[in-house]
Amino acid sequence: MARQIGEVIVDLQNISLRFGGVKALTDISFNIREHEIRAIIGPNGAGKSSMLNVINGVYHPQEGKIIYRGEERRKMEPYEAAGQGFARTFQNIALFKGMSVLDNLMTGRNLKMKATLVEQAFFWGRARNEELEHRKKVEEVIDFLEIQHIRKTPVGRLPYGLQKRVELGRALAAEPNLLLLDEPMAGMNVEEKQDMCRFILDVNDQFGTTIVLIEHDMGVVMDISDRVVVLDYGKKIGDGVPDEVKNNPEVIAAYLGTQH
Ligand SMILES: Nc1ncnc2c1ncn2[C@@H]1O[C@H](COP(=O)(O)OP(=O)(O)OP(=O)(O)O)[C@@H](O)[C@H]1O
Repeated sequence: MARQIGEVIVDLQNISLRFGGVKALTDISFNIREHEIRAIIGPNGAGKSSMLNVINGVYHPQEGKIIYRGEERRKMEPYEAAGQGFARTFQNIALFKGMSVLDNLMTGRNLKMKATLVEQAFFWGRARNEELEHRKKVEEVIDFLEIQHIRKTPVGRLPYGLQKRVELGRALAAEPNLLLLDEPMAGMNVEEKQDMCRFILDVNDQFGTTIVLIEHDMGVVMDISDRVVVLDYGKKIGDGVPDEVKNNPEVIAAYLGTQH
């Protein structure tokens, strides 16, 4: 079935964020539609990671409104974002390097665990059933990402490209409806990038997950995104489908024409 882009789920209105005297974001408005792949691009220091952190509730903007599914969102903490079905990956991989792939993926299920600590410690009734259910879900993610062969390997021993895939896996284990990816392909070779692109497209296609991604590789961004928002020095300078953005003179001058 063809993927249908739905209604606006997150509407960012006139967002401004400052760190002391540094204006990280100035008066930025854009929206995210259900089931789309939405890219945020821009030169170094443009404010892209800050924007993800605003969406995720890590940073609280001084000005502006965030409308989530039609309602203004009050101040939200990151753990609440996870509870609402938001998951993210980081620019620098944030996994437990000494733990196996499987155990890292299980940490993605933490918020979904209902058994009490005592029940978990003694592996009693509810804890046991829960554990089996979480395992099943994690095994599905392992199959989906084709990482069966490394399920018992400590993450720190894996090549970089696979660690990035495991990080995506941990986010997927939480069954997110909004997935925020901070440079999912940074530092990868061409083959690893192709694999990652395929997984991102498959997640979007098969689970209908809405995806917001920051990515520096222009070829990748233009290929896989439905819409692209462009930031420069904390301001929005472009927003639209890839072809519109590619031909926007301000974007060409600020970003596409320069090396990053
Ligand atoms: N926690 C913070 N404290 C102070 N300044 C910050 C903080 N986070 C970001 N900034 C500043 O805000 C601006 C935007 O940074 P941000 O990391 O969002 O940009 P970016 O587009 O993600 O950059 P990059 O591509 O290099 O990761 C920069 O000037 C940065 O130094």
